[in-house]
Amino acid sequence: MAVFTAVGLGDLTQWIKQFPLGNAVALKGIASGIENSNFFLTTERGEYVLTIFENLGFDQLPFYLKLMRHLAERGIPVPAPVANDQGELVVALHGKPASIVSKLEGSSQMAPQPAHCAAVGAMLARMHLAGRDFPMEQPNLRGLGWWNETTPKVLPFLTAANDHLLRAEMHFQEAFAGSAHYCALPHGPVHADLFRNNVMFVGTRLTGFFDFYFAGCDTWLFDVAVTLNDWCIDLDTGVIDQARARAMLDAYHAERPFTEDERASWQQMLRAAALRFWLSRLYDLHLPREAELLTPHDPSHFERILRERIATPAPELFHG
Ligand SMILES: Nc1ncnc2c1ncn2[C@@H]1O[C@H](COP(=O)(O)OP(=O)(O)OP(=O)(O)O)[C@@H](O)[C@H]1O
Ligand SMILES: N[C@@H](CCO)C(=O)O
Repeated sequence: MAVFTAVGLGDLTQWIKQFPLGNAVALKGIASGIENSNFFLTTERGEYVLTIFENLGFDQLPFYLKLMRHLAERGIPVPAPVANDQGELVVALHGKPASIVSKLEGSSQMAPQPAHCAAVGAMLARMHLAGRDFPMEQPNLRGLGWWNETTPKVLPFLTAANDHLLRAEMHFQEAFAGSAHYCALPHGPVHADLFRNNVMFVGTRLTGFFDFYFAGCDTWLFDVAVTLNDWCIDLDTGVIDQARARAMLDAYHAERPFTEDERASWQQMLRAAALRFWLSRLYDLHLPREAELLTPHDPSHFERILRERIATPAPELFHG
């Protein structure tokens, strides 16, 4: 149950008055998710999602929420944060940062077909373009710097074979990050965690991207690689499904053409995206936070994907 901080309707009676939403009439804890406490909140004005942030501080949150507002204002279907009467998007509740955002319609598509992957690719490209004039800067907090900090913490828990894999991949990624192709990659705000469970669909109509709390400024190609590594694979083997990958990449390319530097960086970036989640899953498994309530995600899934991306040539990023 992903409600770490208990909140009842009574707790909101006064609190909700700072928002232009009328009275709170129903509140229901959301059982999925591992990062934050989430609730469906019904007020006299409509349906919203109330999030209490368990790990992120008041300093980091404005980046995520202002990015969501920026994208929503430009027609990208993302939850729109609701400001209070002071214009603030992040407000304390039970001493923790909290926010209210609009509720998206639809549900996650956990068995995507090429049409879903095309819709995600096209919207991801539109989101990258819409983020170009976002004025705030925050690095991807799960980028190379974090990988370097985290690697020595998880190494003691690894088998000899995985110890070797992690060290070798870190060397490879350090070299990649210093390459001329890498330095020329287009970048800007990215979602950085656009897995199947963070997108809503009604049928094949994409109704929203959400869970922006790993967003940051990074290369757009990293975002594409993270997304493809989840949406366009066989989940048992990690092998890329060519039809879904082609659908996603072609739809992205039609909205925002990939560059030659991106083409030259593609395989390395698929490896980087696999490494990022292998590391975070290892960290969550072996060094769980205090009061961690949920079963951590399985790291071996991303170990398999990483080995597969090293061994097998990536599908072409674009033709021509
Ligand atoms: N704006 C929204 N509109 C509709 N449903 C939402 C919205 N935000 C969250 N949800 C629902 O709440 C669930 C949990 O949200 P979310 O994935 O953001 O939790 P989390 O703990 O932050 O995430 P994660 O485990 O993915 O890091 C989602 O699976 C979704 O069903
Ligand atoms: N998408 C992440 C969970 C954090 O959002 C994972 O699958 O490891």
